[in-house]
Amino acid sequence: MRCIEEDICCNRTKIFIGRNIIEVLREYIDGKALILRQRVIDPNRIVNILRDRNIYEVVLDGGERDKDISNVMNIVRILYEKGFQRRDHIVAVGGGTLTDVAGFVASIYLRGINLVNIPTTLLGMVDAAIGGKNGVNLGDMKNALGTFYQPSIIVSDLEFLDTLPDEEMVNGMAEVIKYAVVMDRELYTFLKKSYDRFFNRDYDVIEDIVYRSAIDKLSIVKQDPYELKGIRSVLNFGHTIGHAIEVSTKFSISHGKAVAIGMVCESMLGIELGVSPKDILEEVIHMLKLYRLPTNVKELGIDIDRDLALYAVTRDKKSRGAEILMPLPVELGKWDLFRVDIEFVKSVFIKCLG
Ligand SMILES: NC(=O)c1ccc[n+]([C@@H]2O[C@H](COP(=O)([O-])OP(=O)(O)OC[C@H]3O[C@@H](n4cnc5c(N)ncnc54)[C@H](O)[C@@H]3O)[C@@H](O)[C@H]2O)c1
Ligand SMILES: O=C(O)C(=O)C[C@@H](O)[C@H](O)[C@H](O)COP(=O)(O)O
Ligand SMILES: [Zn+2]
Repeated sequence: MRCIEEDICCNRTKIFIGRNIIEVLREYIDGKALILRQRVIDPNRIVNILRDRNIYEVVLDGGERDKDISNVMNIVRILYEKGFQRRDHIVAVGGGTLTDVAGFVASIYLRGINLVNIPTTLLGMVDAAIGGKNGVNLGDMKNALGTFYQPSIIVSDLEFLDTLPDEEMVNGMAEVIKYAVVMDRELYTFLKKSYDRFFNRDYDVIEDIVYRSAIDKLSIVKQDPYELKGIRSVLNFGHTIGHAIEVSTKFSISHGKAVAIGMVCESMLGIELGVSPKDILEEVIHMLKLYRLPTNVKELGIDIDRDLALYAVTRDKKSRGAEILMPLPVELGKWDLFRVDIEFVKSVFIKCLG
């Protein structure tokens, strides 16, 4: 088992990564625990470990539709009815949609109750469960409501991935490729030679991917936990256009696939702006293809509401007046933040939509 410890603001976060490591939970949870899990997850693995604690359970369906304020309010009410105090725990067991809801609840209930994340998707392990950003959607605006609130413990038990379909494994790889392209050239090289072993579910490779991603994400979050310094923005590479694709397809395209295409379009944008090298587009497309991710909208085989997509770009959280802050690769594994005219972003997006 690998363990990473990091101080983020005033909190210590511990991440455990390995196979069949869920037992570590026992040491960190006392008092009451609300287990918030996705329906596909067998509750017994967690319940057995916490059986002598005072536990309650809430189940969400899984998927983007769960990221709704009504779920947040239902869970808050249950916490209140059951008399949860600040020292008690929310134990979030599921993918990124669930940890986003759980993080938001944990941050607002009594202005902060202990949060333990147990990601069960690859995307959760490499990105969503780490770093304390959470959010739910508001109509057409992705992650419109949310806070920054750090989990104290994250247990990435790779055994959960045994039941995760390849398609969801691939979704997680979009965020891993994001780290590789904008901040970690070594990871890019590693991914280039590891795709066969990844698809054969070689857990040494998968553990390395989870570990390297966690290190990359923490290295950014600890410098800029509240996304105020223009550093954390790097984690948004591919997301301005990615979120626009999610919204304009009514969330029928997964976050991973939308971000994959977002990275292609935003790489094109960097090249057109003259800040990204010409070969970056090839590198991004090559890697996405190796990991069976889409590289253009046509591959999705679904209609995009273009007006809504373009409108979503203007509502991005990184918009500043008529400009938008965009992290773009300046060489493979390196990035910088640019202020880009929103009309220019839209024009490249239209071209990229084809
Ligand atoms: N807060 C952050 O920093 C951050 C980072 C990246 C993504 N996100 C968010 O994460 C969400 C995407 O997360 P996701 O891709 O994990 O989606 P998800 O949580 O919807 O999970 C995808 C599907 O896998 C199922 N599933 C979960 N674990 C499983 C398992 N072990 N075996 C079989 N099936 C399983 C779920 O029920 C669901 O149907 C998006 O809403 C995105 O905005 C947040
Ligand atoms: O942790 C972050 O910071 C990220 O931006 C990670 C992203 O992968 C994630 O999708 C995040 O939820 C994006 O949210 P946004 O509301 O900042 O766009
Ligand atoms: Zn993301």
